[in-house]
Formats: sequence, C-alpha cells, structure tokens
Amino acid sequence: MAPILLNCMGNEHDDYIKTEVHVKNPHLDSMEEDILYHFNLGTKTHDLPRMFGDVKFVCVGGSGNRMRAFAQFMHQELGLLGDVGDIRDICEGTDRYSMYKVGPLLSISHGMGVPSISIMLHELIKLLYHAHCRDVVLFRIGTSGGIGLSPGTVVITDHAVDSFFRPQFEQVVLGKVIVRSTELDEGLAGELLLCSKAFPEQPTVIGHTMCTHDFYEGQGRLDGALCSFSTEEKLEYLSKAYDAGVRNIEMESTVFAAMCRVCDLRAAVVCVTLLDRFQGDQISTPHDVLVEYQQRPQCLVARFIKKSLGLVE
Ligand SMILES: O=P(O)(O)O[C@@H]1C[C@H](O)[C@@H](CO)O1
Ligand SMILES: O=c1cc[nH]c(=O)[nH]1
Repeated sequence: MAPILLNCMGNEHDDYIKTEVHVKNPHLDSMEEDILYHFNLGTKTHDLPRMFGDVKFVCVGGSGNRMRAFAQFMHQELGLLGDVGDIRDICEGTDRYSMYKVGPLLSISHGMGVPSISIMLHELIKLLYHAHCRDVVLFRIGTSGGIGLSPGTVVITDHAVDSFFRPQFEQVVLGKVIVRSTELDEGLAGELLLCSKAFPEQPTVIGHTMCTHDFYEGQGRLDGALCSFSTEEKLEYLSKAYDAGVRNIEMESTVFAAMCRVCDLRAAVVCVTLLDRFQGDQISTPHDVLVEYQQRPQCLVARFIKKSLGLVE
C-alpha cells in the first residue's frame, strides 16, 4: 500500500509518515530473535502482536509509581471494565522500567536522563514494530523547572533544545558525533493546546524545552554538591535561555524528540513546571501541591486521547 501523506513535518528524508511503526535498522530483520532485555520481553518468548498490536498511545515519564497511577487514572477515564488494582507491571521480571497497558494505551517509566530514556525508547520502538502497531502517538509527560513562568504551568514543547539552545541531539556513534533534529510535531502540539482550554485553571503555553544532562550544575543550580559559577552568571544564562524561547528545563526531551522523529512517530513533550528558576533552585513546594502539578500533563494528555477516541467533544 502506498504511504499516506499525513503531515508536512519538513523531514529531509521523508515527507510522509508511514502508518505502521518502523525502525531504522537494516540488521533487525535478519535476527532470528530480538530480546528486549530491559523490558524482559522477546520475540520468541512473547506474542508481541497479540500483547501489544492494538496500542495507539504511549505515555512515558520518569517514575514507575507515577506511570502506574497514570495507567489506573486512564483505566477510569476510558471507562474500561475490570479492577484498576489488577493492572499489572508487564516488566515485573526486571526492575529497570515499569510498563502498564490499559486498552490502547501503554504507560511506561523511563528513569532519569538521556541514557535511561534512550535505552527504553530503543526497546519500545522495536516492541511497537514487532507488534505491527499502527498510527501510534507518543507523549512524554513529566516535570520540569520553569523559566519566567508561574509554578504549575504546563509547557507543550515545540522544539527540544540542548544546553546551547540548539534544536538538536548529539549522539556519539563509533567515535563520531551524529546530529539529529529535535523538532516535534507542530500539529500535535497545537491540538494539545486546544485541549488545554478544557482546563482554564491550569496555565498552558507552547515553548522550547531545554534538555540537560544534569539536574544541578547542568541546569544552572547553585545548590548542588559542586558549583562553579556565581548567582549573576546563573541568572545571565537563564535570561539568555528565556530570550532564545526556552520556557522550561528537563532531562529527556531531546533524545525523545530525535528518536521519534527518525522513526516518523508523532510525538509530544508535555511537562509541568515545579518552580520558576529565576526565583530559586530548591523544590520547596508542599508535597500535595507537587502531586497535583504532576497530574496536569496527565489530565491534558488524557483529554487528547479521549478526544481522539471520540469519547469527548
Ligand atoms: O519525568 P520526570 O518528571 O521524572 O522528568 C524530570 C527530568 C528528570 O528526569 C527528573 C529530575 O527531577 O524530572
Ligand atoms: O528543575 C527541574 C524540575 C524537574 N526536573 C528537572 O529536570 N528540573
């Protein structure tokens, strides 16, 4: 069947998105078996098309508990039959990641930072490919530090940028640096912004998200075990980031955007800000407020999913 033109993301290699999830690795098809080691799943040991063939939405976030809670929340939101207490961790044979399936949704934890989410994404994209999934949309739903925004603001990422504010992800492969674009699906970001109108009490913006390789010095914090700069230098850097369009800082968006883009997967990054980094570094917000903040990206993405499934207007 001819590929269907779904959007114009300006991908220099392909102007279309193929509906079936595909991988960009010519070696995979000649392998007799593919062991998804960190998921404790494999093509010979598990019937991946039967287990995952109906997956349409994948939501990823740092913590296993948060992603289990999200799966339970979605079970209710989608009006699925059965007890939420019965939703089990598909990856319980390993403690690297947690994975929950509710209807057409997979909810998976990815740990903290680029290497951790990158390993998870390699295995996730292969899983979707082996399972012959079609028309899958991926979301990273997480937390972040805001720049010039009131805490609790939800940021929908248009471009994930690196610490130099460049919309790219660099990966060292065989001793050479490969540079990949981190542009995300503009249409999807716009649809999410429309969905946010249903939550007038939670401010939502579209902006650049800076992805760093560290929470402390790497994000210009003065409160780590090491600090090599002054308060003035910190504020100057954050102001430069703001002027470049950066509205929040987290630790996974560039590789998430880059890998999804290479595999032509529609993807979005939706993170709530826990604090305004112009005001401080420590996250001192009370626990119950933080819990409510963390639910904001979940509610927004839940609304998008329900809208896509025709469950709400
Ligand atoms: O998905 P989460 O909210 O865990 O992601 C952010 C970025 C880092 O992984 C972590 C730092 O606290 O939170
Ligand atoms: O400041 C923050 C808050 C959450 N996650 C981050 O990476 N940075």
